[in-house]
Amino acid sequence: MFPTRVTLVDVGPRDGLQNEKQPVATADKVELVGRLQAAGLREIEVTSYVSPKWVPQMADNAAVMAAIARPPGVRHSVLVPNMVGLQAALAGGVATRPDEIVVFGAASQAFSQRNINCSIEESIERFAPVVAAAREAGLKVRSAISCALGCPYQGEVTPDEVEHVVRLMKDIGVQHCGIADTIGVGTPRRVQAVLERALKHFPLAEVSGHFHDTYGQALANIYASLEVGVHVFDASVAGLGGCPYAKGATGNVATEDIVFMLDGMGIETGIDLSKLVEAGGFISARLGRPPVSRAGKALLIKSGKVFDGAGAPGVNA
Ligand SMILES: CC(C)(COP(=O)([O-])OP(=O)([O-])OC[C@H]1O[C@@H](n2cnc3c(N)ncnc32)[C@H](O)[C@@H]1OP(=O)([O-])[O-])[C@@H](O)C(=O)NCCC(=O)NCCSC(=O)C[C@@](C)(O)CC(=O)[O-]
Repeated sequence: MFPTRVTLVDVGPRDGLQNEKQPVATADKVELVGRLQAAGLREIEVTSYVSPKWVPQMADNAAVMAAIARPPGVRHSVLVPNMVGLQAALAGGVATRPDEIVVFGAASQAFSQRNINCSIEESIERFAPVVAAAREAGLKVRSAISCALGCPYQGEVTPDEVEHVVRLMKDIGVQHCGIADTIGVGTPRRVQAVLERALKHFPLAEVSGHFHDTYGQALANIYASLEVGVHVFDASVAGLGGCPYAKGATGNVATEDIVFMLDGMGIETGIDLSKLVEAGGFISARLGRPPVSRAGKALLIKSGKVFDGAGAPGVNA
């Protein structure tokens, strides 16, 4: 049952950077995607086609999609909340279109309202034509279900509430179910219980975990997910990120930390840890602070890149 191979989707360029207050140069986003590809990542969430008034950092979505290298075998995904977003994602033609879109809902009504300005039911109504049109255009459609382990506004979220949204996503033709612990409050047994609800509706290869590390539970939750066979995870290089509509939620689990753990367990990822660490060092230097990734920081220091506490100026800059 324990997987021998894991697929990691690096969401750093999107989830990792969306919350940055200072503008991140388009060229740096493009270089980050290139470095992740060079490190062996085969699935990268590049940007989002959301309102620039809501998330200004992603306003250069089309420019990033136009500039990234597209090596064979690498799949690029983007977040899309509605038809406006899908049309924008497809507007540039085959050279700039993503391979996959992610529709993002929530298991909590309160979070749905704050994040996408509508109820859960309204979000599903919005997603239905988006899913149909995206599939018609040949794109794979993933879903992300936020607050599946707890909500910053509502508090407790039950597995029944999560399963309700999983079923709604399945009914509108979504092909993949991402279970997101937006505020990092999930613990291993609860994570397993929620994943088992998703696995009632989606095949094993089409259920993934998206764990923020706010309470230090993310690696334990990934281990718990592996125990039930789940082997696809979102992660963010350097541990970047957080959701602008989930106050206090820190970054996703760092890709470097998962790869370090999986390498040690003999589980294949296809990712070159040293190149990944360099990618994390690159973006951290651009942001002017050390990586949040424990493994990333330790390996950079081990290789002679020392942080002075004031940030990470000069690391691979
Ligand atoms: C969903 C909307 C657009 C609804 O926003 P709204 O204001 O309710 O939308 P609207 O349909 O009333 O339109 C208002 C204006 O926005 C424009 N608009 C409408 N749609 C788009 C679009 N797609 N792209 C660009 N512009 C758009 C539209 O054209 C109009 O422009 P105006 O006439 O005022 O000039 C808004 O709430 C929004 O963009 N929210 C951002 C949500 C977001 O990006 N959150 C962070 C990502 S989710 C996340 O991080 C969680 C996740 C996935 O990682 C998993 C986890 O950890 O939980």
